[in-house]
Amino acid sequence: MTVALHPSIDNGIKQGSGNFAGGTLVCKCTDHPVKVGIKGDVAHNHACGCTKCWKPQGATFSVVAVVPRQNVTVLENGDKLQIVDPSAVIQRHACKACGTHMYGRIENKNHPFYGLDFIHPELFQEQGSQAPQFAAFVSSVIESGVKPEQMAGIRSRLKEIGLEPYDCLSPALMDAIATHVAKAKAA
Ligand SMILES: N[C@@H](CCC(=O)N[C@@H](CSCO)C(=O)NCC(=O)O)C(=O)O
Ligand SMILES: [Zn+2]
Ligand SMILES: [Zn+2]
Repeated sequence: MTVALHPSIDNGIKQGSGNFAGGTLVCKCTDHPVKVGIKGDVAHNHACGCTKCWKPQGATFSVVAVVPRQNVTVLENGDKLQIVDPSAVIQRHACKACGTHMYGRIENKNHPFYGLDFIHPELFQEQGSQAPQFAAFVSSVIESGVKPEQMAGIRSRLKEIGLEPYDCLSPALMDAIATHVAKAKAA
């Protein structure tokens, strides 16, 4: 049986158009859905196995990407949003009614990723945003109940669809974090 990762990648990765101009993220509510406008394309899109990122029902991974925070605007029904965990590094603004995370914001100005918001591209009502590039926090799926003996199959399936599995972030993002830390120490 094929391992189920996430509905948007289980049938293979759909490449982005390369010129996605942005769009609207819509929550799962049929009545008064929350709508969030995003300017431009997303970056560093990835499957994330961590316990904190929002996943649709039944998914093992989330699919999450970043956009500059100034490119994110709540358009409709923002009164339905609440912060899931105010103490988390990424403050995830979720719909109170359906639970969908609409954007995650870093308020700590010293964080390496300050200025970037985390969003879930599957919520775009438009097609064509950047495809997932890698898989992050893969071992963390065990914290959500996956059995260690299932991990070989999960990593093999991720590779099969073209997502290199990492147990933290990708080397490029880990290098960016380390560079930020090194500069902060030197200052
Ligand atoms: N094993 C933990 C890992 C959680 C974690 O560190 N997640 C990362 C990546 S989320 C998007 O890629 C992170 O930066 N978290 C900060 C936060 O969530 O506030 C687990 O699975 O919970
Ligand atoms: Zn909702
Ligand atoms: Zn995550």
